[in-house]
Amino acid sequence: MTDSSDLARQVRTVSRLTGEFTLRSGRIANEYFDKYQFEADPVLLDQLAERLAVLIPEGTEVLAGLEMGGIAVVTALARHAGLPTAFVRKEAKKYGTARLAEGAEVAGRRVLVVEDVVTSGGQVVISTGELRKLGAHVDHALCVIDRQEGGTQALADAGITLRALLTRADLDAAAS
Ligand SMILES: O=P(O)(O)OC[C@H]1O[C@H](OP(=O)(O)OP(=O)(O)O)[C@H](O)[C@@H]1O
Ligand SMILES: O=C(O)c1cc(=O)[nH]c(=O)[nH]1
Repeated sequence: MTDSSDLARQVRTVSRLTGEFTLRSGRIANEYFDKYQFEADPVLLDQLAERLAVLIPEGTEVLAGLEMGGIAVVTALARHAGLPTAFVRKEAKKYGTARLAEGAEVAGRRVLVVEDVVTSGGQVVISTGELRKLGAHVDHALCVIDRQEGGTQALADAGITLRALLTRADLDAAAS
């Protein structure tokens, strides 16, 4: 299994951008991790998935990846975990099956929310609320990068424990 400091270095190298970025939360940041760069590299994505699989809480029945960046992560992760997968839209489709959560059934099951990057935690909290309305039992979320900007606390306030493969501190340390 790839060493975690080596993974942090690779993720930082391929995905870290500097400049001025508006984040999903509306915050302005001068550093951005373009998750699509580590998701577009199949070898790196598989190495990340292998390490994420170790962090899956016991008793998890379904992995639920969040649109859009969380979909590639959850698909790679499911190959290591051997668990069914749901693909969670930001909005339910207005036609066809009109589902918000595609794929595996979430109602009545212990669902782990899978995300690429957590900043404020807002998207995970919103999607968890929607999954719970569908009958899912959600008490954990798993992400590749926790930017350590309040996400853990926001999730805790919503009854979700966040597990992160890499923190902002890990990525900063990988620079030296
Ligand atoms: O913790 P938060 O403050 O909510 O921010 C993190 C969210 O923002 C990004 O999504 P984005 O809206 O860029 O969506 P995408 O995955 O569809 O590209 C990221 O993938 C998380 O979903
Ligand atoms: O908060 C965000 O929107 C965000 C931050 C980041 O570093 N990367 C990303 O894809 N989204």
